[in-house]
Amino acid sequence: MITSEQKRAIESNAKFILVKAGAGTGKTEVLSRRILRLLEDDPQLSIKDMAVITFTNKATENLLSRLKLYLYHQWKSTSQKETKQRYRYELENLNACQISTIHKFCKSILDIAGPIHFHDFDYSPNFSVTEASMIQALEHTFETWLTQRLAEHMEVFHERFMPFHQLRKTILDTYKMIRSQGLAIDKVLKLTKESLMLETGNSRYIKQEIVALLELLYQNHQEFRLQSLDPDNLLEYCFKLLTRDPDIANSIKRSYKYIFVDEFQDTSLYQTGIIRKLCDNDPSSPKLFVVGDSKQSIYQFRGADLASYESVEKWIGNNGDILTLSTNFRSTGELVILVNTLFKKIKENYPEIQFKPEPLQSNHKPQEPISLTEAYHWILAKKGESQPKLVAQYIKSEIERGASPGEFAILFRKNYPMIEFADELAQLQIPFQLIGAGNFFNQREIIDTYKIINFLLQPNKNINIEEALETIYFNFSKNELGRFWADIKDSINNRTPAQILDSIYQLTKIRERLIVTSPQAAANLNKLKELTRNLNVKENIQLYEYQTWLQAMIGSHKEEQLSDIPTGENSDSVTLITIHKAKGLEYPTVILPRLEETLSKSVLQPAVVYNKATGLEFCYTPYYGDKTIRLPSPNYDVTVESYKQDLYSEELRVLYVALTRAEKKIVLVGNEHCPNNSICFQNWLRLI
Ligand SMILES: Nc1ncnc2c1ncn2[C@@H]1O[C@H](COP(=O)(O)OP(=O)(O)OP(=O)(O)O)[C@@H](O)[C@H]1O
Repeated sequence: MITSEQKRAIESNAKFILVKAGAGTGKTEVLSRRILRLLEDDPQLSIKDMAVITFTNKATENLLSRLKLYLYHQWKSTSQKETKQRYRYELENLNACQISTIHKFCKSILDIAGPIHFHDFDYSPNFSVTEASMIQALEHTFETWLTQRLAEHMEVFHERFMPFHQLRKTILDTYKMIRSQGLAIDKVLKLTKESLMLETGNSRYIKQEIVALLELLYQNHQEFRLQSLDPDNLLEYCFKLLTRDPDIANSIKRSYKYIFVDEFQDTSLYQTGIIRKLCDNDPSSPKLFVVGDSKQSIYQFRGADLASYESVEKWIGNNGDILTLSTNFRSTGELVILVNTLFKKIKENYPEIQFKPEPLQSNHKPQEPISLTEAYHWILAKKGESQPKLVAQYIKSEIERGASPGEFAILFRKNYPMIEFADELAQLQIPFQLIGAGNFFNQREIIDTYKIINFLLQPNKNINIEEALETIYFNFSKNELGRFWADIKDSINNRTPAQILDSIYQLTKIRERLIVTSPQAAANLNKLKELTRNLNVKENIQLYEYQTWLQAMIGSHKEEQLSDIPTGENSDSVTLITIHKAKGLEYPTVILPRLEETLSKSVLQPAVVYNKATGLEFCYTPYYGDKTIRLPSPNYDVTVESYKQDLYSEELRVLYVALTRAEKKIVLVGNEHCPNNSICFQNWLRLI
């Protein structure tokens, strides 16, 4: 039964509408029903007249399946021939309609505009979207900068603190941070240059080097990205295109009657800019419907900007309708009480962390007398016990008691531990699906393959032999390595990197061995071969160039998804997914492992941070040697203090998203030995 609040959101005819409401209150539900209501009211309207922007591909799938279901229901329940035919068309149209992430939406606009040339960027629909150009630009930047320094006998001040590979990482992280926050890099550098004039000594020299390297990287990136873009470019270019070319902006405005945005709390500066360009007071512009929950904004690290969200809220407040929904339909009454109580207590115990708890009301009455014991369960690992094993055993025992695997989702803070949990499930023969696990290039099998390539290029170097022996390929067997070398050495020079990979796999029978112990690793090796083949199709590369590419990909910590592994026909499987990707989704039982983990020092205190008034600020400790020595620039400490508070606020929002994904039960997994004073999910959850 639709509530009166939901009905209002579905039926309002205001031109601009924002629905702001807590978790599980039906925002996505209302959004999909509104689409259907509009189609019902206007027989001339088609789903093709609408653009719906979702946050992830998974959310797109989710929305599409809801719409499919509704349209199918409409088609089935009507006997009127014309109406029936119309819904059939609409069902077919779903395959080609504009329901996608903001990145795909922007790409479609850029593609319509065709090849684009502006003074500061070029775009062609043929460009591929990858991060490779940034890595290439970084390599080139360091090569030219260092060569020039050496030629001019100039000291590199950073060398006093860190080796070059670390400097490369610091510069890349800083460059990405500036871009993901939608900041204009030239403005950031100008501000930094102005403020460093007032500084003296090491701090000034270091900042000068940071600025010089970033300036060069920016220039090189402009040149290198002619053939390939990275995802952030799509939003930036689209915004610039709509701002500079009114004809295109008008034609896009005319192509949609309605624009919908789900999960609007994670909007970025560019996304807000694009929406505002398309939906304005011009009578021909599309009507806008956005839904969001500021407590679920969890993408600050990638440029989500709550201030932008608030500015849109204010604008809609002045020009349209702001509506709220208060009833949670997702979770049991007990779970809703648990979430409300927890966040109230966290607020009382940690007043310094910004988080506005707004209690949810449940649609389901808890049983009297209220007992929360059914709603949550702790699993605490003793010293030496493994959390992946305990979780797999817990799921197995629940399945033995009648539960089905599909009821469980394990939600992770980070990608990397997923594999360990998946392997334990595989050991107990529990079916599972890994969703969007990233960090492909940092998996052991990929790094080990890189070591084998190194060995093939320089087989006489001791370090290469030792590293090759340590890999999963040879497990310290000198005989095996010797035999392998004898078999492969004659064919290295006349084969492509993809063919060489194939020989490595075949001679070592690595995939056959891995398929038993880690199907994921075996699938990843296949994916590596696929990527290598594609690389070779574009450019004819030699093995040593391939080694440089692989090294750059490993060093870049690029978000590349692990290979999908076939899960078979059985869709009744445990889901392993990150909390970030689970946003908008729901599962009967949510398992949250590794709750004792704290934020690492490098996250809490990044080497370089941005201050709105002074530009870039840094703090270094020597890479080798005494870690207590610090060299902060003058405004680093104040900047990082407020940055830290922002991080903890975001952590609380992440926890809120995680807990509110559950329909019936939350399983909390931590360590028995978790220091009371550490700031981590486990200590926050102890307040339940
Ligand atoms: N009026 C209703 N009656 C019954 N179930 C409903 C109603 N409204 C929503 N639901 C169900 O409640 C669940 C949560 O809805 P939905 O996913 O739309 O919430 P949301 O506000 O988008 O959540 P979140 O922000 O946490 O992702 C879904 O299973 C949905 O089908």
